[in-house]
Amino acid sequence: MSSNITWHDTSLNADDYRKLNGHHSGVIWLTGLSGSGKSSIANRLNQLLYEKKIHTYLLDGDNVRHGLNKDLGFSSEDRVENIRRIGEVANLFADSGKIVITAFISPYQKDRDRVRNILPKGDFIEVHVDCPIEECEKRDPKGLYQKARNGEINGFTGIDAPYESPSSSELTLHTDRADVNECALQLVSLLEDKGWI
Ligand SMILES: Nc1ncnc2c1ncn2[C@@H]1O[C@H](COP(=O)(O)OS(=O)(=O)O)[C@@H](OP(=O)(O)O)[C@H]1O
Ligand SMILES: Nc1ncnc2c1ncn2[C@@H]1O[C@H](COP(=O)(O)OP(=O)(O)O)[C@@H](O)[C@H]1O
Repeated sequence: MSSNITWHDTSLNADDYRKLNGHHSGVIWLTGLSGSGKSSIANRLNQLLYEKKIHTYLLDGDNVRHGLNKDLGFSSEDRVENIRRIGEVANLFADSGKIVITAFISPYQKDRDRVRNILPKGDFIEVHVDCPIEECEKRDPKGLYQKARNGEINGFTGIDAPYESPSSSELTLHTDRADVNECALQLVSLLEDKGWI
């Protein structure tokens, strides 16, 4: 780590971009098992906000792992680093006035809390995309649970790698009881209640 670095203040900050955009900015952090519905809900929410002319950016697990984090795998150390980098990127987008929607398993509470703590207070909304593992496994949209059961993937979340359910998330979405659109609408209501939009 270099010590020869200096923080530069810029003349425009998040509040200026928020004024320009006409809405608050921050991070909506979706966490949950593979197949619980994070990507589907994130995409629907993104669409609903776009229709309301809200400036958003969607960061999604598989996509980020194709680029920024393509050097990372699924060991616990790599997952920690994955979430750390994504948290920093989300913070930058939020600072640019966007509402950032993230969809990562993010299995460790400590890592989610670290992201919460790098953002200004109140600008991080943790959402548990909750679905029983039996249902996720039945959905198995990418066939990964089957592979994990067959021993073709080691360390699969929920099978032989841990998932720590949020201890104090702002919202829990039960995706075995409500459909994608209903879940996304619950998030829109939450953003309205919080005065973000
Ligand atoms: N071992 C293992 N465990 C869990 N998931 C796996 C694994 N290997 C590959 N995949 C695929 O990677 C997606 C999860 O990536 P994330 O970046 O969200 O994971 S993490 O937050 O770092 O735990 C996850 O996507 P989602 O199904 O959208 O959650 C899987 O498609
Ligand atoms: N309420 C719901 N919310 C999200 N996805 C749902 C819901 N009900 C059923 N599904 C289905 O479950 C699957 C979830 O897949 P995906 O969104 O890729 O999950 P994840 O990103 O968590 O791995 C999709 O096929 C989706 O259509």
